[in-house]
Amino acid sequence: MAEILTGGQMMALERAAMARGAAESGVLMDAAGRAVFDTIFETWPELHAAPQRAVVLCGPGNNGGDGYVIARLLREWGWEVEVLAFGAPGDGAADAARNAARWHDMGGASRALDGGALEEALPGAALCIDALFGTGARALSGDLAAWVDRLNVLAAAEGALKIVAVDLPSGVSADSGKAPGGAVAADLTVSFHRAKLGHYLADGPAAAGALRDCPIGLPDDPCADAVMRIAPPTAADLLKTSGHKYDYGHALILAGPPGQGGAARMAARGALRIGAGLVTVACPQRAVYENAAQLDAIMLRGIDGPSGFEELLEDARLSALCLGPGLGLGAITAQLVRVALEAGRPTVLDADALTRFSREAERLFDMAHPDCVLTPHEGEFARLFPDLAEEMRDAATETSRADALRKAADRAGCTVLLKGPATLIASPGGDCRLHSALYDEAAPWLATAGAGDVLSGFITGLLARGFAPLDAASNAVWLHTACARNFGPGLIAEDLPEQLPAVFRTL
Ligand SMILES: NC(=O)C1=CN([C@@H]2O[C@H](COP(=O)(O)OP(=O)(O)OC[C@H]3O[C@@H](n4cnc5c(N)ncnc54)[C@H](O)[C@@H]3O)[C@@H](O)[C@H]2O)[C@@H](O)CC1
Ligand SMILES: Nc1ncnc2c1ncn2[C@@H]1O[C@H](COP(=O)(O)OP(=O)(O)O)[C@@H](O)[C@H]1O
Ligand SMILES: [K+]
Repeated sequence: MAEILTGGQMMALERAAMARGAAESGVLMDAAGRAVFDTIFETWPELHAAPQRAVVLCGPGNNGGDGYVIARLLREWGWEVEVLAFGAPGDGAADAARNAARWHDMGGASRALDGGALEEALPGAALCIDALFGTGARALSGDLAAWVDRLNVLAAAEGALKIVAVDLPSGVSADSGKAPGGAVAADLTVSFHRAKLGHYLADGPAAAGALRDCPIGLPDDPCADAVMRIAPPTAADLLKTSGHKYDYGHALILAGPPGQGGAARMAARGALRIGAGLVTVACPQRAVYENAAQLDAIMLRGIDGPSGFEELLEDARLSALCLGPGLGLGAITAQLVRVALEAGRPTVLDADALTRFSREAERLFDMAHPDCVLTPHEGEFARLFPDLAEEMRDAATETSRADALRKAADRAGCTVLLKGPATLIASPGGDCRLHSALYDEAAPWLATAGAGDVLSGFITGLLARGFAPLDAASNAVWLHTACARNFGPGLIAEDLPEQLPAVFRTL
């Protein structure tokens, strides 16, 4: 699993490597500039053959230093290059100052960045390099915000102009992805060594365009508290090898009143396809006929309320539970959740099982145990953790979704999965993972009713098989997007479980 870093973690990593002589700052800057230069031509080979005109926006820090390196490389390749500088490299940016001096010594054109300079320089240019700010960025304001706004308007009008952001689109926070003062709208962002959280969160993905992550010669030192990017599961992790159906667990999905069983049935289908040995839907007696008409490989049990559920749970072979999809918001839902949590078995709580506790989240957290997984979407998260949702949304705080989710997992005492194009999963104690359905892995057609119910079923199926909560959630969310991408546009939730066999064959 690859790390996704904050700006501070990246800086600490660089400093540690330099301090022990494993990296040298000037060499890193040259490598960073070279990485952007190479990536531009890999992305647009037509620019490699025919040098044109480029505008390089350089800020006062090391991001600006990278810009001066890129300006030099482009000029040496035959491009006509002009630097628009926002301030001169300041203290603490010695390598940037050295590269700026080198640019001026070679006769490179440069003038101060302002609105007029942009109006003059951009028309007819083929490339604009955004090397204003990287991991050291603060929110844009004042003239600078207005100039970046103007840059985006001019670039949109110049159809062929490509904007390439160095490390991060300027204006985007490396930690939270927030850009309250606006940000450069790039076509391509080239990040160094590791992707940053800001590439995946809040305003980051829209500003970054495409994302490429390039090595710059830093050693692969681990970063203890980094958010980890979820890696594809392996066949060895997931595929059945031998044994009895009971070796793969028995998942129990609770369904709600008549007419509302679809969500639970889709979750059940997901649990079965992902490899639980057996799956049972338990529903109120009056909903048995409806469910029986729709289920074959999935077993069905009618139960009489919470006491019937308690009786059912006397079967110790039921190895994971799922409550929430289509369960309803009545008082009985809270009672069923209580019974489920008292049973102490791996349990997924989603949808109505979360919303039911909106005004009494503490009651839910008191009952939750470490083998639970809560799978809220943004609205459900806000109902359970209103203060954290507010911190997450507030453009003025640096709180990222990852920070807020870690706090949520600690508060709930169990794994919490927050859904979205970038899905985050946190467990108590600080473990946090991210799954991206952005950039080259986008699956916007997953935004369809019932997709979340299937995800709950996937997680429950893996819990039933014995996966630990964080691993069950991680594998499930990866497979969920893989299923969506395998099907493509036009997907509806029912299609998701049916894609699993094809996805398994690719592992
Ligand atoms: N040795 C290193 O440290 C390396 C750094 N690299 C580059 O350096 C970047 C980080 O450099 P720095 O830490 O110098 O930080 P930045 O260059 O990202 O920005 C810091 C500078 O910009 C100013 N600034 C930030 N936001 C502003 C705003 N909204 N309005 C006005 N001024 C603002 C700050 O006052 C400071 O002078 C990375 O993103 C990467 O591009 C790479 O060259 C690799 C090596
Ligand atoms: N734009 C998007 N790109 C990728 N995945 C998405 C996007 N929007 C939503 N999803 C995913 O689709 C699912 C929707 O779940 P949810 O909101 O609970 O829907 P429902 O309650 O209808 O099942 C989640 O897994 C979420 O991560
Ligand atoms: K930048």
